[in-house]
Amino acid sequence: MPETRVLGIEGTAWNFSAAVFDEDLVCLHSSPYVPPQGGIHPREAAQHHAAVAAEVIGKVLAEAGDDIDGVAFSIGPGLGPSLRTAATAARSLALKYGVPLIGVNHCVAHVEIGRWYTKFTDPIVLYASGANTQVLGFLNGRYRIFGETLDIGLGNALDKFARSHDLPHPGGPIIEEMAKKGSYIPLPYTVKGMDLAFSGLMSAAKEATARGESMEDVCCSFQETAFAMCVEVTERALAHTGKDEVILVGGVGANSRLQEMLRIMCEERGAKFMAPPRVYMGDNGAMIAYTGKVMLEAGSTIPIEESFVNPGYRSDQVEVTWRNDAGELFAPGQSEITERGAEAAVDLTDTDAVKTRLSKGYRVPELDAHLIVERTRAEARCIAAARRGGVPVPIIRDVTGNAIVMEKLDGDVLKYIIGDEYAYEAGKSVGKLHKAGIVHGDLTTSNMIWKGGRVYLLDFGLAQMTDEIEPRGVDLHVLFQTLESTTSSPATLKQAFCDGYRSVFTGADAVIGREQEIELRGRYL
Ligand SMILES: C[C@@H](O)[C@H](NC(=O)OP(=O)(O)OC[C@H]1O[C@@H](n2cnc3c(N)ncnc32)[C@H](O)[C@@H]1O)C(=O)O
Ligand SMILES: [Fe+2]
Repeated sequence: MPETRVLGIEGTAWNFSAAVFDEDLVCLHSSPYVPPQGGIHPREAAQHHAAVAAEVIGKVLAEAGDDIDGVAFSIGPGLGPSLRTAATAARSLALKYGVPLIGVNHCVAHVEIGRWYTKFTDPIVLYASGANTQVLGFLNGRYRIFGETLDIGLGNALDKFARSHDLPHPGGPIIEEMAKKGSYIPLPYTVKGMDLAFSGLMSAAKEATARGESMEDVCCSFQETAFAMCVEVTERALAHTGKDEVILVGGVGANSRLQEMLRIMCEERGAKFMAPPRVYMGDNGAMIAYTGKVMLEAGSTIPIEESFVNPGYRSDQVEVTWRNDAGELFAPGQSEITERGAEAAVDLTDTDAVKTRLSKGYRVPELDAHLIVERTRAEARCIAAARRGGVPVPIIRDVTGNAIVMEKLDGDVLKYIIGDEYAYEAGKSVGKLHKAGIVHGDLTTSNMIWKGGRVYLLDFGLAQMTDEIEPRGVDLHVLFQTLESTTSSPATLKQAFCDGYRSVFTGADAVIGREQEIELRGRYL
């Protein structure tokens, strides 16, 4: 069968770009919109796209020839006016050539061009661009989002900071240059569970220059802090899934320090890392043409009358018809037992369990030391608070800078003995924990031990003190997912757990209700 040839059109934001892809990239042409001042103005970007569309597409078709089998375009996410301009061009070309139209998710296209270039089959993906920052991995027909920004994209944070100092758009590459001459000063580091936030960091960076810190130092610290946050979540996703490949995509992926940090993290864990070259990192037509081609081959086309753009289209909403692997949660030969923790190592003696937080070579030493000490202390504080709240937890014998020495619990890991009685007791322990103002952050049956008629809770590495319902709902959701995937009777176990949970905690119903909402949202946690 001859190779399918697809014309791809990208125009979600700053770049109007078109390409033809068959077995390889045939040609690619782009016309970037450069705002005269300030950031990207959606309507002006769309006007720019409309003005250059004929020329850019004309050049591509002149070079590649017009024997194409389909026309692909970015259907979302992106800026509404820009999306509509590119979509209009795509529709008219599909009609003109009498070929199918393919509506490509822009985020998934960043991922797919990365997979195409690196030849990695089942990687964890750090996708860092202007509007988006996500850690993704493939599981059962979809790209799951393991963690993402809760506020703005990393690129936008960099661009906005640069703009506040009258630097031209895009700020990311300028910050990269300035950062090379700077040294690290502390800025706020925000990882919440598996998610990230950048707007606090951006404000703190502005405040730092306002109080007289040098631009070079602040740029350096902005990068060191934000990138370490991204790499941390990427490493957690690796540990969680057992996958062993990492790729970096999206405009911010062009940054050589970010690439270096990911490379170091992967080397330390024995994973493979690759980043595609710059042309495939930022927005480009090749990623749309390539993804359009594999979608067309899988039969994923869209009728013209249904081809509305979707500015809020999420990567985890895409039905991935073109991958026929399931995506691994654990690579062959690996199991949860051999899972290498991302954060800490536990050594057992006859009587003690010593949990030592690991130093990370990708972080600047000062940030590394700070996070290790802070988190060790916070974990010890949560364990102590849980104990005061009557939750069965190990006794803490000692806390040093990077280690917690705890009582070793001789009991049965709940995962191996799970049954209704144990689930009920687990519900009581978690209920008491939540009542005491603590959220665990990583509740699985591997972190629970049955001893003396009670369920002990272990591993408070991601725990936090909070009164919010949402993270409590997430706690339950994570546990229920473990029950779903590791037991044959999750429904009765969940019921028993909830009975125990309600018996000790008056706020139980609100949390159980929230867990059901979280399940419906369908995001992978
Ligand atoms: C929805 C879509 O329109 C959007 N695309 C987008 O944001 O363009 P992209 O080309 O993937 O990324 C642009 C961002 O990438 C940053 N960037 C480019 N080179 C950089 C560098 N060397 N260091 C840091 N940031 C860089 C820019 O500052 C800008 O914020 C997205 O993927 O979220
Ligand atoms: Fe993009």
